[in-house]
Amino acid sequence: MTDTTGSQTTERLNAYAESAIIEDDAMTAARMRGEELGARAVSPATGALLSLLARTGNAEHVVEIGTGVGVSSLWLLAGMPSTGVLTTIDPESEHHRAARETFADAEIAPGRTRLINGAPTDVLTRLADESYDLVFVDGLPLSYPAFVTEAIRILRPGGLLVVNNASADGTIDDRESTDPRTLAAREAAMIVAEDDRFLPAVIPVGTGLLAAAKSR
Ligand SMILES: C[S@@+](CC[C@H](N)C(=O)[O-])C[C@H]1O[C@@H](n2cnc3c(N)ncnc32)[C@H](O)[C@@H]1O
Repeated sequence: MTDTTGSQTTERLNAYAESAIIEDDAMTAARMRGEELGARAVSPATGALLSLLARTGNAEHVVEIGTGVGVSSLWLLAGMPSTGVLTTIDPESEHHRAARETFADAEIAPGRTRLINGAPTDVLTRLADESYDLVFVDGLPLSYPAFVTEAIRILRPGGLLVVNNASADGTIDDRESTDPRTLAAREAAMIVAEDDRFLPAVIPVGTGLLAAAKSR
């Protein structure tokens, strides 16, 4: 009998979770585009979970910070109702153009996406209070505290905050780390933890998702 340790089991479970998800041609092409441009996309299992969260929350109005080339956008759109609109923000014009190509490939109706090419910290301040069902944060880790603060403001009661790379590439629990990205991810998690309106959970998928539901 093989002696399977806890960490081997976790590793195999993670590999299974990723391999169990089949992405369509538009997603596969977008993922390749992202690799060429250096925009790391969410893992397939993370994408599938984003869809599930959007579907179960009937998320009609969604904001994404960090479009990249649009892989996570496609997953979010797949879970949203057909009337839903995704507002997605990225400061890089090249990524913005690639994301447009991704949405055209996937035959996403133009009215379903609002692509904003701008600095997320500026754009977010222009979005209305308590108006969005789901906010997905996946931009520059150093800005996570600022993004999470704005996301909390724009989420409607009962809405869902989802933060990607919650593990800060596996460094979040390293108390010795002085990497500013680790400290920023930890600060973002603290902002959520200290807000009584939120019910948070860390989900070990991909590089980790911090999900937190706002009270109604
Ligand atoms: C990890 S990629 C996003 C991947 C995308 N969510 C996906 O899964 O397909 C991060 C994106 O954040 C964008 N970005 C760069 N600087 C940023 C900033 N200051 N604030 C927010 N996003 C930024 C990059 O242009 C890049 O497209």
